Amino acid sequence: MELEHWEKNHSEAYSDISKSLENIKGIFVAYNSNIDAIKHIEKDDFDKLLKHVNLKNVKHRSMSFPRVIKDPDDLMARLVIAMRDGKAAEVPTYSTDVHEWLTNHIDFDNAYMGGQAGIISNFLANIDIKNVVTYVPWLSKEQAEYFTNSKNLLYPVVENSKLSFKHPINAYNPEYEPKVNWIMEFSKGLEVQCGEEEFVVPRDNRLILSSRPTWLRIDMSKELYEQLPELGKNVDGAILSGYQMIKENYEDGSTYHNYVKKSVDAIKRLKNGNPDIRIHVEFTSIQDKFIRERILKDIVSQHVHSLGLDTIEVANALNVLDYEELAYAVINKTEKGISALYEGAVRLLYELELERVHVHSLGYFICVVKNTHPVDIEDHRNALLFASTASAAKAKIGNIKSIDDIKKGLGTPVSEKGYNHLQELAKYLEKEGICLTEEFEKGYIRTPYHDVIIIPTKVVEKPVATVGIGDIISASAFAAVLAKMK
Ligand SMILES: Nc1ncnc2c1ncn2[C@@H]1O[C@H](COP(=O)(O)OP(=O)(O)O)[C@@H](O)[C@H]1O
Ligand SMILES: O=P(O)(O)OC[C@H]1O[C@](O)(CO)[C@@H](O)[C@@H]1O
Ligand SMILES: [Mg+2]
Repeated sequence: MELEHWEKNHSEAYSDISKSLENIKGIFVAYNSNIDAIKHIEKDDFDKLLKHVNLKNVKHRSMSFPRVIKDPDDLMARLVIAMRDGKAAEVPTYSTDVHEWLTNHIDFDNAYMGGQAGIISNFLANIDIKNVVTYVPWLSKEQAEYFTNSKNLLYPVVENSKLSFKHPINAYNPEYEPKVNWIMEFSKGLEVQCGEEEFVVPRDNRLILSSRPTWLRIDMSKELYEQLPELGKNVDGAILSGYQMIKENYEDGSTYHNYVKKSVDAIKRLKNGNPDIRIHVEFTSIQDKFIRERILKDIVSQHVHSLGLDTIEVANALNVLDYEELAYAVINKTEKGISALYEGAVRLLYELELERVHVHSLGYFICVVKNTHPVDIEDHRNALLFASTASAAKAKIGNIKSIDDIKKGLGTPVSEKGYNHLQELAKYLEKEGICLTEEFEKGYIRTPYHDVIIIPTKVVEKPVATVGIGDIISASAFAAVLAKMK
């Protein structure tokens, strides 16, 4: 199918899905909402920060690739790596001094709603999904102010053992402090000098400094936990993320085990209230391999239906699931990369006993679906096309305030690069006897075990911001699938 056919498919899918979203009764979104302090790093900002660290240490740390940022030397080491490699990264910090060090030397440009759950909650509420029930364990006053002022955005509260819903601005705990992440964004073409090393930033990118204050828990009150079956009755689906916050050991002697078990029990209770509920987990970069493995094997596997992740996250997931070779092939910049990505998505579908794996990459999406899924393959394809238009709108205008804002994404052309990339996958699938050319051209392929939806997507040349586009992609596609289940 030529590129212009894909433009037509995007437009038809937008009309179809935007009319179907009203079928959705409600969506539950939890856990990680935070505040993103965004700083666009220009040359003078970088040079200024470099003056306040020990260059030799930064060099040394960048060799050891710190997985936790303990001090400014670690931060600058990870910033240089992210700038040089062009790979998005999110690194946790458990100490507040890095935050203080940053605020002493640079001001952030703006602060926005952050966290997969926070971004997704506002997005779904803004496109008029009914009953967007958002839950964040640390709802401070500052955090509540970042939720969109919309009547369909609800926070679950329990009074006299009864579940009711209020807007977050009427439900926060005044004693709670905000969780603030630094997002250090930098543009393609920025010239960087770090000691004798010089390079040019290869692509628009960012380093996320994820703050992990000691009070952070992926948890909920006993009262809310008891009301989850009731909450489940009010929604068709749940979008869960933030498990990356779980630590192996806590200061009070508790361990990851407590929080993994509570996370699984919470999913089970939602299902008790609504056996037809669909659970989606939005993945993210999780530096701690032990926790990454526990999340996949103990929470996602067997309890979750749908998983959303980007290419690097597919590789990271395969890595801890003992598919190291395939993980390496996924991130290897050869033409085998995209066929490895497809094979990797299939491994995740079976290994984690999911019914849907949606991978987003720049220029194309690959989605593998169990062929027992109640939604038919054409609707799965339209869901992805709708998400592609939504991601273009997000990249183009930043904050999506209405369903009409998504329509603005239709003006962005489908990526020719992404389309050509898919031709490599087509050759592989035909060679493997998995599909014929005409099937691939339509963008959906049935196999005896699972269906595959592959579409070229819209890419905005100069995005206003890159943070959260993946969250919008996964949420809009998952919501579209929920709408088609009715
Ligand atoms: N300029 C752009 N135009 C359209 N889509 C983009 C653009 N830049 C990034 N994207 C999409 O956003 C995705 C980023 O998702 P991800 O890495 O999960 O980041 P996040 O979780 O912060 O949103 C990419 O995989 C790509 O599909
Ligand atoms: O892991 P954390 O600290 O919740 O942070 C998640 C980060 O990822 C994003 O949600 C983007 O996906 C940012 O908005 C946020 O800062
Ligand atoms: Mg993401």
